[in-house]
Amino acid sequence: MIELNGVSKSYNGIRRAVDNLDLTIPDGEIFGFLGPNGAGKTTTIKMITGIIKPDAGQIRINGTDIAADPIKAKQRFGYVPDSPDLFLRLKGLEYVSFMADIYGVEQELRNSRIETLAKRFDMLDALGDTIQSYSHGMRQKIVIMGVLVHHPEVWILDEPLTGLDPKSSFTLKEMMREHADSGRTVFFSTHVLEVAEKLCDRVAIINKGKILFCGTFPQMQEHFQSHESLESLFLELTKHE
Ligand SMILES: Nc1ncnc2c1ncn2[C@@H]1O[C@H](COP(=O)(O)OP(=O)(O)OP(=O)(O)O)[C@@H](O)[C@H]1O
Repeated sequence: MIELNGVSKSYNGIRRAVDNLDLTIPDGEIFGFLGPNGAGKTTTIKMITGIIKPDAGQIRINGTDIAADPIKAKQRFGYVPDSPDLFLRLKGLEYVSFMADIYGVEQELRNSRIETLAKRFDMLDALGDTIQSYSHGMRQKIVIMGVLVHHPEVWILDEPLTGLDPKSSFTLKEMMREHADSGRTVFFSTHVLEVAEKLCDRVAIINKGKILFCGTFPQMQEHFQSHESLESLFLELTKHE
């Protein structure tokens, strides 16, 4: 579960990038965080993950306050950032093993998890190559593998499907569904509204740091008394903002 209460953030003390956000994402849910460029999605995700501090408000991951107890909170989630260009000089296997070290995953367990993940993401043959030599999609997959190797309870994914080929994208979506169905939380941001419409149990639409709508897609249609697609409703909702 992820809880945000009254969370705000301004950069350089000017306009609020995130403005008094209240959000609760319960267990067992895939939650889509949608919004146009510059809406405040990455800023929100960086605050949830403890990378930047909010100016105000409180954030809890499975009941643990990220500001009060960051180590405990960080043990509970896995985070895929919006850019996968990390640790480029490491080989894929070294990177995933490094992540397993950080989270204390013992050797035998990590070996079997790495093998399973590499098979699912078609990365077995690439594990011995440096990340620098990977395509964008392969970098994205190795970052995802590094996150999933410690089996985090809460998944926080910033634009996770960008650059993935159709098979890998399908695999990740399947894994997100499995994770939510096992009673855990998946929070992800995306610009791909067709994916959000099909995959998410609930969505929030943010613009200029404020939530414009939060709920299921049918609730959204009911709220706007419309049978339009999520894409049409999104465009309608954000056009005057
Ligand atoms: N480091 C920063 N310094 C100053 N302003 C920033 C910084 N990071 C983000 N902003 C501003 O905060 C606002 C929200 O940006 P953010 O990156 O959170 O949006 P986003 O919804 O993730 O956008 P995108 O979909 O384009 O990735 C924007 O106006 C952006 O210019």
